[in-house]
Amino acid sequence: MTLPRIAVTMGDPAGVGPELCLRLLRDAHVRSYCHPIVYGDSALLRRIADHLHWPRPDPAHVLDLNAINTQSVVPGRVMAECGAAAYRYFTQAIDDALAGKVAAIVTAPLNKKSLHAAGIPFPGHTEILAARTNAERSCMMLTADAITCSLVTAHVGYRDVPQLLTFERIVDVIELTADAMRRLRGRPPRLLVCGLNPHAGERGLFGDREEERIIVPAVAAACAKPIDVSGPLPPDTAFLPKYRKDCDAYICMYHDQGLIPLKALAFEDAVNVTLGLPIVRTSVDHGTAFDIAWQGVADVSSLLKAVGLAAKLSGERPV
Ligand SMILES: NC(=O)C1=CN([C@@H]2O[C@H](COP(=O)(O)OP(=O)(O)OC[C@H]3O[C@@H](n4cnc5c(N)ncnc54)[C@H](O)[C@@H]3O)[C@@H](O)[C@H]2O)C=CC1
Ligand SMILES: NCC(=O)COP(=O)(O)O
Repeated sequence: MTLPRIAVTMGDPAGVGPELCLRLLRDAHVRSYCHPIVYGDSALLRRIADHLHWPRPDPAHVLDLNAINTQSVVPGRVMAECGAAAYRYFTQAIDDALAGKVAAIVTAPLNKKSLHAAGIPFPGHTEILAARTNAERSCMMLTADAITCSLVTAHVGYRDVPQLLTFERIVDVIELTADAMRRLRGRPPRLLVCGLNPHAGERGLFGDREEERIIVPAVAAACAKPIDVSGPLPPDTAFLPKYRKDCDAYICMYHDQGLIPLKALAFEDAVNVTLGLPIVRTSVDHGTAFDIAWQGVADVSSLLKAVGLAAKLSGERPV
């Protein structure tokens, strides 16, 4: 039987991505259902394997893009060369996925400061994907058994959030999330939408009536589709256990509104999925963890979950 090929991008060479890829390649369960291929630098993987006294990776599972001078990499350091290399691994993987050469992409973390230092005009993977695949609409969703959150806005400063909240964008994120969760759960999902302001604005007492003007009409439009969605809920109580137990996914207005509860509840297990693309892309939920890079102590759970979900979403593994 031919196993599906899954591109696993190595992420920032100075972060925990390379050692997590080394761990992943040694995982017998992963290799039982897919053929992972690390898009990265062979010499760097060998350098870290030797440093940690781990086995070197099987060349059959590495696509050597030779994007960086391995000896120049300092673990835990922001380096433009590392940002450029991480971008190179990722764009090659996107192009290969669009060409049907791999069934899905899974990304190890890149460092946004290094990416920026390299002059790449995107904050992160999600925005690169949307541009390179010409996706009309897409969004970031992080999912775990305990909690799932989709983000209406993501890598922007707080002061920009209110202007970015539109009726259309909120309806899009609700629809993309409902489609994804229907697929994952095998039934129509229940979604909850968070308000933007404290106490969901308390009828205009806080904020600029974003709830009444934008969020309430968007929820009503999504209900009419019909999607089982309600809100906006006051964000401070939306994540109480009594709401979580009946909620398949939350629609959150900004990055930390969703990612604080998600990481508090499920840091080891959560997977980042980009919805709305013509290709499947999943990722770890964590960053480059420069404080522990190349020490061999980084937890590989999120990467293993990300590969499992990518295989599932690409139809190569039963849901
Ligand atoms: N998918 C991606 O490419 C992501 C990239 N990032 C980027 O990563 C960089 C660093 O971000 P931070 O905010 O410092 O978050 P971080 O997730 O890298 O680190 C936060 C804390 O979690 C710990 N940690 C992270 N991953 C771990 C793992 N696998 N095992 C054990 N402990 C782990 C770190 O040691 C640190 O104490 C930033 O440039 C950020 O933008 C952040 C999130 C996702
Ligand atoms: N906090 C999530 C995150 O930063 C992931 O971003 P991306 O690189 O997957 O777009």
